Amino acid sequence: MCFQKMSKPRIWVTRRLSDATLERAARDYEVVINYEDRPGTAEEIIAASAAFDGIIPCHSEHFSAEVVAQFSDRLKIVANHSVGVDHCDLPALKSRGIVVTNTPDVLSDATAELAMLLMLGAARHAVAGDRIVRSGAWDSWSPAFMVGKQVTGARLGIIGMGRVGRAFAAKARGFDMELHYFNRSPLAEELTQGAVYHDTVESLLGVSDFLSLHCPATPETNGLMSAERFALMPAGAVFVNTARGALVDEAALIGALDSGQLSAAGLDCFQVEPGGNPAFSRFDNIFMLPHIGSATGQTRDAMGFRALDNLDAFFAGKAPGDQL
Ligand SMILES: NC(=O)C1=CN([C@@H]2O[C@H](COP(=O)(O)OP(=O)(O)OC[C@H]3O[C@@H](n4cnc5c(N)ncnc54)[C@H](O)[C@@H]3O)[C@@H](O)[C@H]2O)C=CC1
Ligand SMILES: O=CC(=O)O
Repeated sequence: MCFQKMSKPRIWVTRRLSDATLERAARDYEVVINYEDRPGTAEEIIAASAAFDGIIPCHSEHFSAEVVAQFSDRLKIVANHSVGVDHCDLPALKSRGIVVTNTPDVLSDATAELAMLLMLGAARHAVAGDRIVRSGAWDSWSPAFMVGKQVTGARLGIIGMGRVGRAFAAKARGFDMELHYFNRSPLAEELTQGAVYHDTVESLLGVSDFLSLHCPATPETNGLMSAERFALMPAGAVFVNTARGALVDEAALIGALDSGQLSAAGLDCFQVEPGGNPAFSRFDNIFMLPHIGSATGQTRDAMGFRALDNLDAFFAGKAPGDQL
């Protein structure tokens, strides 16, 4: 199918993407942009399937099987502005012949940077320290004050050695960390940054003074970090999650922090978003951010352009580079 000689395809941009992205979208397509910047509802997504040829959604719009079952025939492509696609029921979309794409690679460094921030910040009490200074409660100093866990030279476990996991491993090498990983399958040596492969999660956890999650949310990874698995980590380990909240049993995480099994956690993702888990707020040793792994200006432009590249290819009758 080639749309180029016809009128411009009609595209719905569900959120306020970067200015450069919106300018390019408006130049090349007939676009409707949600300047209100609130998540699209199921009703709006269903209505959009009749009114638009393509949608650029974020992970805040949910394309469940139930929603997709109510689609009209016009919609041809869902060009996600995210790498994770757990908000999309891929089989349901594909069974209607709808092409689905994502935005890999361009956000790996930004997300790995955020994982590094969370790891360092959790290990060194960044949140509690900031609060003490800011509130004026810093009235003494002692050698025993805010003693954290050293990152340099420590053992780091990575679950999911894909694009973000590898970018994180590369940054962790700069801290001379001893790298270990678990993945669905071992990687070619040149991709590992020298990390040691473990063929079970359990084996990896046993050596992970620090653990960082970088695998997608799938039925297989749902609840990956359970009470039993936290218990396998060295006492006082630090846990980092920039992947998805669904990977973590949050009650088990609370239990591991209460018992001291974990000394700290750094979280960018939560089971309930937006909002997070109110039960986490009593912990000074949880460093929390509101799902901003890829939120740098440079990366937002790159994600928007990657989504548009996928649309351009599709409407030119070619296979989009990031078709899933
Ligand atoms: N916090 C944020 O803002 C961001 C979060 N993410 C999350 O990070 C995830 C990873 O992104 P990429 O590295 O680009 O994806 P990727 O597809 O390159 O890497 C995922 C890796 O996980 C592995 N994997 C899949 N299932 C697994 C399992 N059951 N057990 C162990 N390993 C498994 C894959 O083999 C692959 O190596 C995304 O799916 C998304 O959920 C990504 C970007 C930003
Ligand atoms: O969470 C963000 C993504 O791109 O996936």
